[in-house]
Amino acid sequence: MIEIDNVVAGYTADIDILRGMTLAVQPAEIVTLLGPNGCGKSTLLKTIAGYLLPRSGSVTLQGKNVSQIPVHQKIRHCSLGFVPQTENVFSALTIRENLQVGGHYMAPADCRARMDELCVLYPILGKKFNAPAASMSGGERQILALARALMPRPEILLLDEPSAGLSPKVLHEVFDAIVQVRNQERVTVLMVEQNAMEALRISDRAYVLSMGAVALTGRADALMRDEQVRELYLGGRAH
Ligand SMILES: Nc1ncnc2c1ncn2[C@@H]1O[C@H](COP(=O)(O)OP(=O)(O)OP(=O)(O)O)[C@@H](O)[C@H]1O
Repeated sequence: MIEIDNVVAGYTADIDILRGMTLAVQPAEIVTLLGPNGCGKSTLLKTIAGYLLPRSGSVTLQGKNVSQIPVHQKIRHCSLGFVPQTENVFSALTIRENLQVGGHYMAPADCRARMDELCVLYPILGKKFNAPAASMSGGERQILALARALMPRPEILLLDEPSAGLSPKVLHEVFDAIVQVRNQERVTVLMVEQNAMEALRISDRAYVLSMGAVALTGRADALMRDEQVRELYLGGRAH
């Protein structure tokens, strides 16, 4: 579970990007963050992950206040996986080696067993196991990035625009991969997405952010049906 309570954070001392952010994600939910460019979606993920530490307020993961724990410790000790928007696979390394990077802290036998599990969950990884990641398509790379973050069996997964740069067909494959791991491993997922309608289709709930705070929230199906929400935040009418 993720609980964000009244978080204020920013990159420089004089400017707050998050201005009293409060939200929660229940176990095994998929929740999407929406909102205009620059409203603080990625900054919120970075603050939860610990790249940025809040000036005030609290970040609680699985019931533990981890507000001041930096990213390298969070990934290792707080059951957290993070897939950043860019540079999320090592092109020159093979699929196996990318997964091993994700399993860096695991015992070798456990790391091997987890790679086998993920190759069953996502067969494309097994098919290309010893090929360089550079040989993968955009969608396949995104699935590899997801799998790498899943190596240590995190209970919480943060995804920054998993569909960025993907065609609509491939986008569905990546979203299916996210739903699959939530269903099979009960992972709690918080993601930022520009493809709002598509993201809402696989989400339980969403938060719309504006200027570093929550502007509105609701169940994904209700937000998709709401005429005003569609006009203001989701790029117009449903199709
Ligand atoms: N590393 C950084 N240093 C300083 N300011 C930053 C940094 N990263 C982001 N910002 C600023 O923080 C604000 C929020 O950026 P953020 O990336 O969180 O927005 P976003 O809602 O994810 O936007 P987008 O939809 O465009 O990705 C912006 O004004 C941005 O310029």
